[in-house]
Amino acid sequence: MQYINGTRAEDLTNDGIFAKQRAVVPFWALALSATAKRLARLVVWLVRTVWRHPLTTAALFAVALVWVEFGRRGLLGVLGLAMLSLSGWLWRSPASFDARVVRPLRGWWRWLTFYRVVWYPVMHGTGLTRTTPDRTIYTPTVTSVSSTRVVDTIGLRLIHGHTPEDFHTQAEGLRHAFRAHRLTVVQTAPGRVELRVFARDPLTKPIPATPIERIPAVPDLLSLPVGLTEAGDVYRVPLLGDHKLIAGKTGAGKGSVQWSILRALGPGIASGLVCVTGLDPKGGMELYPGRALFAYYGDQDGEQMAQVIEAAADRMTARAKRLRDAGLRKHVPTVDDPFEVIVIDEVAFLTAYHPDRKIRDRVKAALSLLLSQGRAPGFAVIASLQDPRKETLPFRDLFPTRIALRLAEDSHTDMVLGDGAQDLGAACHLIPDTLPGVAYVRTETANEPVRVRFSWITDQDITEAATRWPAPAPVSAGARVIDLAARDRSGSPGFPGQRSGAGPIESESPPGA
Ligand SMILES: Nc1ncnc2c1ncn2[C@@H]1O[C@H](COP(=O)(O)OP(=O)(O)OP(=O)(O)O)[C@@H](O)[C@H]1O
Repeated sequence: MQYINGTRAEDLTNDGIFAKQRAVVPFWALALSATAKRLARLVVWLVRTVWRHPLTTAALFAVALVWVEFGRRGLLGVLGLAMLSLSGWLWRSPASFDARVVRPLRGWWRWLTFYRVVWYPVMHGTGLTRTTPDRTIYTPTVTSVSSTRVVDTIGLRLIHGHTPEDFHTQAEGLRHAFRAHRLTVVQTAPGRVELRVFARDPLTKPIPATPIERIPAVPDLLSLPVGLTEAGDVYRVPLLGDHKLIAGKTGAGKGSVQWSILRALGPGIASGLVCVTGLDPKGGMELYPGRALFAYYGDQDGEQMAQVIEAAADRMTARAKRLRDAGLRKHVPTVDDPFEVIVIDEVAFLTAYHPDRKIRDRVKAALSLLLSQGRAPGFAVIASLQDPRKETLPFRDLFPTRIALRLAEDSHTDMVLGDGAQDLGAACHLIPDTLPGVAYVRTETANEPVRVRFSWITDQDITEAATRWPAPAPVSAGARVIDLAARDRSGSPGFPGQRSGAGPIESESPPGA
């Protein structure tokens, strides 16, 4: 037999030397194979959907069963019952109804009508797809979408080899592609990230203070409502087991952070569950209007304020010893043994700017003790400053929660919030001066900073809170305290209804007293 270029010569007869041989497949075979492929895909999709949505499948199965067994009437009855249960759920717990029903449904709709259409072009355009050598293209898998009017939260499974940083790098590209106001990337688990796509900014208008009658009678020390998040939810902060550093330029709204927290603590202050110390190196300009809330207070000279903070550190040490002797590792706040909060406005004045080095050293020693050992025995420090450099507050790393309002320079963001905060989307130097009270908050439990706005607490709100929730007499025996509030209220030194053993000492007069 003769071969030409490896092909039998007889096969090339009448076809010319360059003709290719083709196998002729009958049409019915082609149609059969295409149908079989589609059927196989349908079965795979069905199995996968049933596996991924067992509850929905069970519900649909039950509905079908009712229809078969009881006909149309039975079905209407079941649907009526379902509507009634959903209404009951909405009435009893609107928050969980919103989270479990409204947000996923809205997310599903957003996925179908928007993200699904643009998903591949956007991922490809931002370089977040991966092509294998056999030219198969992989895109990150969307595992969930839930939406509010403000934000779409898209859960993603990363492609092998991708990291959350790849998404952080492309965040700006994604934001423009999705036509969003802001976009953040949050790692939720190894190999998983969440894209938060913000359609608009709910923080452009001041957040009014919670009406006084709606503030809970017993504050939840692990979840105090203090403002609004950029997702439009109430922003809550824990105070038990925490210290908070507040940094911001003058006029950035540091006062609103302090007062939002103090106001939420109000009923606890009045009942004695929470005991607050106030230090205001600006001569009382910030804290004095609410002085009745403070069991211990100082706003005059460095000596006075050093005494107040040293007294707090002494109480902390004494309590820690007491707990240790009782074999306890954690303090549980009670009226007899309250949770203590030390609020220091413009702390840099005491730690860096005060002309007397001895005062600075005494304050730094007491403050570092409270910060390093105060959490377990039930002491929390809330300190604010304008200049976040290390020289002004050497132990800023001891604050688990950092709140950065508008800052003077871009480098200050990482100084306050920690390394990489700016890369993660915190742009404190870009917060406009028209948005006082807007801040980025980073906690020790979450890497990604959260953008929030604290409630705007007016002078009237402060006076109202101080009148309604004055602090009772402190109970710590022998504490070296300077109390101006009680003296003002009673018109005499000491506390009305003071317990035996309590030892307020007299100090200088408050401004305007
Ligand atoms: N959360 C807020 N919402 C709306 N406006 C606010 C808010 N906080 C503060 N403001 C406005 O900004 C002004 C300055 O706020 P604030 O005095 O709290 O700033 P600050 O950072 O404490 O400044 P300074 O360091 O000079 O004391 C307030 O008078 C108020 O008008």
